[in-house]
Amino acid sequence: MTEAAARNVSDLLQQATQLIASHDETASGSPVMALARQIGRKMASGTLTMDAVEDIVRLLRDRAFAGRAHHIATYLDGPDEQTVTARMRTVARHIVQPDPTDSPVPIARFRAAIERSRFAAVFTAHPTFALANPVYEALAELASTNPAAAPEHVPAFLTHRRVGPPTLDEEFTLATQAILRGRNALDRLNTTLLTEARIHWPQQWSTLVPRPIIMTSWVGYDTDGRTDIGWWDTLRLRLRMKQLQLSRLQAQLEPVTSCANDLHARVATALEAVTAQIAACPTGPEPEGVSRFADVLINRSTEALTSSNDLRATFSEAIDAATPEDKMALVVARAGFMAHGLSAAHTHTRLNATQLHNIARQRLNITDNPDIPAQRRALISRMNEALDTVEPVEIDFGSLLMEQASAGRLMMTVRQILRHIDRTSPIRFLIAETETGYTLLTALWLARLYGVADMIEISPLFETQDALENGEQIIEEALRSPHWRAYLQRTRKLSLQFGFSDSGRYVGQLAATYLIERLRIKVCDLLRKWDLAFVEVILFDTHGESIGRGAHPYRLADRFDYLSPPHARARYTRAGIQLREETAFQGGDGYLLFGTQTLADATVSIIAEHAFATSALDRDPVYDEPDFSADFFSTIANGMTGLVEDPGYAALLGAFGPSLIDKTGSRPSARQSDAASTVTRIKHPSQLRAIPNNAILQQLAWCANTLQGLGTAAARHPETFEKYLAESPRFRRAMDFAAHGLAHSDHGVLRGVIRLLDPDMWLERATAQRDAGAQEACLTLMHGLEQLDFWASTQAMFRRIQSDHLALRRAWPEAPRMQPDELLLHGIRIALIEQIWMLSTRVPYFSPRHAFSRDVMTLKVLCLEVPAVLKELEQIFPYRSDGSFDLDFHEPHGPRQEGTYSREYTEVFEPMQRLFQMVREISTGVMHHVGAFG
Ligand SMILES: C=C(OP(=O)(O)O)C(=O)O
Repeated sequence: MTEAAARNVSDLLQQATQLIASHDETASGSPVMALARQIGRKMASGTLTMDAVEDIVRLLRDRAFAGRAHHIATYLDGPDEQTVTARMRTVARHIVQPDPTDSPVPIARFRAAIERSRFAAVFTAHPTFALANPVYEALAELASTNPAAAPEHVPAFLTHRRVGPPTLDEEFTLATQAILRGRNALDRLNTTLLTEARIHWPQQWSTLVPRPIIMTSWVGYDTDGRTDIGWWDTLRLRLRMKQLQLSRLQAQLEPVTSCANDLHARVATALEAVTAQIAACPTGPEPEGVSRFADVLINRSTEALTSSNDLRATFSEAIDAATPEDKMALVVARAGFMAHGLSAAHTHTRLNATQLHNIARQRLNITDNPDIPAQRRALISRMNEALDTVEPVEIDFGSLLMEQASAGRLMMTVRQILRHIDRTSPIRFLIAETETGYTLLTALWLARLYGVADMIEISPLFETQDALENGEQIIEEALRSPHWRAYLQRTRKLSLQFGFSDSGRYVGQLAATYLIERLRIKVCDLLRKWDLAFVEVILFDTHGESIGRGAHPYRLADRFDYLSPPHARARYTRAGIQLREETAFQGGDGYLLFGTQTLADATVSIIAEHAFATSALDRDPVYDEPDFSADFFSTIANGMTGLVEDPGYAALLGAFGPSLIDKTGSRPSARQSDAASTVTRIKHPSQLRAIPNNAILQQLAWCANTLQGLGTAAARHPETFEKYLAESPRFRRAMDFAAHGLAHSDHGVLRGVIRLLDPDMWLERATAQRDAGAQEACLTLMHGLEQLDFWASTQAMFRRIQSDHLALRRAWPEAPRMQPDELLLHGIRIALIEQIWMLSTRVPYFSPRHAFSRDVMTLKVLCLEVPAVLKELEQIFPYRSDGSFDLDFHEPHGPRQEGTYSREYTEVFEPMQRLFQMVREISTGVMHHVGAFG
């Protein structure tokens, strides 16, 4: 950081602070616009060089990075060794002796408490791999030092961006690194539990097999909305999970010297066989390769082990014969192994409801549309008939090769895993966008067809507004089927999933969690009504790390209580229904909480505290006035659904928002289906997936899906709002979302963005210009924006947002505001965007090439599709030949006009490229402030 840059930053920050304090809303549209204009003028006049702006951006980004490291540490209540040890010990002691004034519980009760999985941490590859891997590592390392404030010095990186999006294999590597740290942390927790047990039951403790918390993975198994994961990928990655589990076990057993039987040898043999199976894995549907793979997979399956039970007796024998020093190591190793089966983590597969509907149409000729409620009853009765008669069929890999339906392929893949890789670990079968019980019955029919119904956990994912509002009807539709009830009775489990990202973006994040809580309680009532209270309920929340995707912003402990309010948990306890909670750690951002061993230990210790907390029926006042809550949250939902349908909202999301963010994962940013085409222009938010949708909002400085409707809701009940803010923990946790949302939203920035899209503003600028060239440039941009036609709808949408926001500020005057550092990043970015646009008008005349004309170029630049535009321009204006023109053309070698366009390169194309890179670098800074991507 040069001295000049430091001076520049402090000058600009001072200006930012003054402008913000002045509240001069008339200044060029907003204070931030005025700031952007000043920066733009300085850049145009050369008083602020590109180098200097780059330095400023890096400095601001690094300050945000330092703040984020501090935030992660506070999020985990200070990840230090002593605190974590003490927390784990307190949990263990509390289980042994819930009442400190009473004697310890009998071992049977202790066993029941710890041998049941109460909580699963689910690692998904949701595309939030927004930062370069070394940057994530540095962030985790810094947070692990438990800094008391934002550190002054941070590692210097030229960029925080990734070189490119991760591949599925890279995501798998990152996920498994996090999972293995999680597994180590679980071993530490189990050691603490067992150590405590040893004190009280010295003869029996070694018979305990704790598994209160488990790790689970989606990576390689989630095929919802993507067509690029082949069944061979799923099997290969599943085998790698088995390999990781066995190598982990081998490493745990290595120091154990008193092991008298063949435990070591069996693990080594299994590992060798699995390694051979992985080596034989096909890379595509090529029959000969698949046949060779089938040979190794099937004929070496006994050596490779097909169930954790294969080692149960060997383990017990080894533990009984072990020396006291080795006993603990063996009992802990067995616990982790038995809890996870033949995989480093459990397996969650996922597909979309429509894929199941397709296979029912193909195989059973059920052609009615499940989306039409009036047709559902008939559909369900057809499916019940199919279930009456379905007989399991045997399949082989040839069947898998021939299968055309994606749901059929997935269920067959599940069957092959259960047959040849791990027979005893159940597999979750998640169904995205479930809106009817018919979908659940179809999944059951397919599972029975392939003989796996008792080993899979069919789970609807409630994420659409319809599903959240009618979730209990969806479940009841299925419960009316004797087949579904029999399935629950046999498996003794009901698995449900709630998607926070999607539901939050449609009805608003705060309303979504309210609806989800209501649904959880209704499910409890439903099970009692249908005499199924003996069934364990698995509630899985797929929220992401940020407020936009449902994670509480301030503390991990609050995150769990927010997702799973103590009140709802207590309802289950009172009904005698066992609950297992599961929660997502998504993509790059989510893995941060497992980014070092220190962080993973702290995370697991907080999970343990939550998983064993006893929850009494809450005296939270918010539950005393259900009418207020219902009205408050439904007002938010109305506000948000209105915004989602507002054409200006789609226009805002689609204008240049997608260009502000890098592609952050291997999953496409729009849902793909077998037949889908790619979206070019966004007409409705549903054309985007939730994560890019939310990420764009954050980059545009308006966390709409957390805030919209809240002002109107608060204005309807100003006194109650104030009272609950002060007195209700449940309400306060919800408002923490709003507080964080407001701290990273600024109506001036949003207005600035909308002003940029307004042709009128460019006309005003053209009018004010003395220079004819500059005037022409402004008019070109004006015409382009007229053609894009974002302006009228975005302005109307802004009025909708701002009136709600003003109401919120009136009801909650002390709510936070965006701070100068972050504002400055936005101000600089607006200036940079203007510079890019203006530069583009200096591209010399060119004749259209394919579909790329001058007009098309302007429109693309206005949408900030700069990399694509520069690629075209490089073809049109070649800078240097590739050497192929140096061939002998049978005449004396003539001049090649190389470097003809060097001026365009140095004055237009390269600066555009640099400016665009800064635009995206700023996005990493904004992400650090928000604390997540999307
Ligand atoms: C499950 C969710 O994410 P997605 O469907 O985008 O994977 C969700 O909405 O939380």
